[in-house]
Amino acid sequence: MRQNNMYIFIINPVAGSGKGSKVWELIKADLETENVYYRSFFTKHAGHAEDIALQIAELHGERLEAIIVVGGDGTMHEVINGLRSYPQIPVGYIPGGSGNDFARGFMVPRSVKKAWKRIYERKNKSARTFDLGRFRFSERKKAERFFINGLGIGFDGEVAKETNQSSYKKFLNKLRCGSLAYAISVIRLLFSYQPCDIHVEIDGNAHTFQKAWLVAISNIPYYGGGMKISPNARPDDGKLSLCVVHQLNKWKLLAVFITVFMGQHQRFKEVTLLEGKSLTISSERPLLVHADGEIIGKTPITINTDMRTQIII
Ligand SMILES: Nc1ncnc2c1ncn2[C@@H]1O[C@H](COP(=O)(O)OP(=O)(O)OP(=O)(O)O)[C@@H](O)[C@H]1O
Repeated sequence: MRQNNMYIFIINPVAGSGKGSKVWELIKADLETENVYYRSFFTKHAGHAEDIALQIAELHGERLEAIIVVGGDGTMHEVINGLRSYPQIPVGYIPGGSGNDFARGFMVPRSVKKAWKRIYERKNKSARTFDLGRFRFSERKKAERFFINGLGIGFDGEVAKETNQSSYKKFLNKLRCGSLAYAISVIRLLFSYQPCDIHVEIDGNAHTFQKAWLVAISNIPYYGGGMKISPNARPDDGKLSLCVVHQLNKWKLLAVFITVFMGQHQRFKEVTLLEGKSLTISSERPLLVHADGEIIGKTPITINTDMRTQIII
């Protein structure tokens, strides 16, 4: 049993275009009232959450009650990577981002106070174990990294890049509809993106998809701010779900896109769903890859799911 241990909060103040800071103010008030033993750290730049998580883990290790992320999917991604040598440290999440797919996939309450209450009420109880996706690019054999929600290749990578750089994401966040930013990027890129052949090897079986738009590899059903891309994905089944969209014109892609929010895109013959534990993906030309919405490199890439982590949900 873990007793009297410290909570560490890692807060991304710019997540959700400032929502991270506001969410923190709400939680802080509760922490003071409840006399919670905690320390808080604000991220100062991209990648900082990963450094903080690693330093804290090295310093306090098992003595931590939990590390709690206040931010969006990108901040969660960084913390998970910072803790890759410390998978026994429990991680909690309070939504403060734009897309918040992690919150959807792990059924974290949208209400800040409820999300914190659920974490705090689990004190001294063990967190649950979940799968992580482990990936590496072939030209950087040793540099392994992890994702918790999903990884996207091709059109998907371009959409993530466009969204992260856009001014409309900030604007929509202010209107509290940050999830719409991904949808706008899809429409913007639809007419300029050129599909290409993608080769997927999954658990030893090779597939070639001609004129493929994207490959989405999921640990949870959701990505891109609520699109139900892999309706059957479960983060605790030891497998990854794949969705490949191939050989269709731009108008039909638009139809697929409209149905993906309900998970109905699987009815289209141009949508192939697969699942497995070990994957290698290469393509006719190098394609942009995102992990948990953060741009991480270009194909070819190797992915598997043999690593687990502790999440408080
Ligand atoms: N102080 C900072 N200044 C600028 N960028 C930061 C800072 N701290 C963290 N970041 C970066 O902010 C980016 C966005 O964070 P995050 O993904 O958590 O929020 P979001 O994009 O609003 O939400 P979501 O990913 O759920 O859509 C991340 O790439 C992170 O590295």
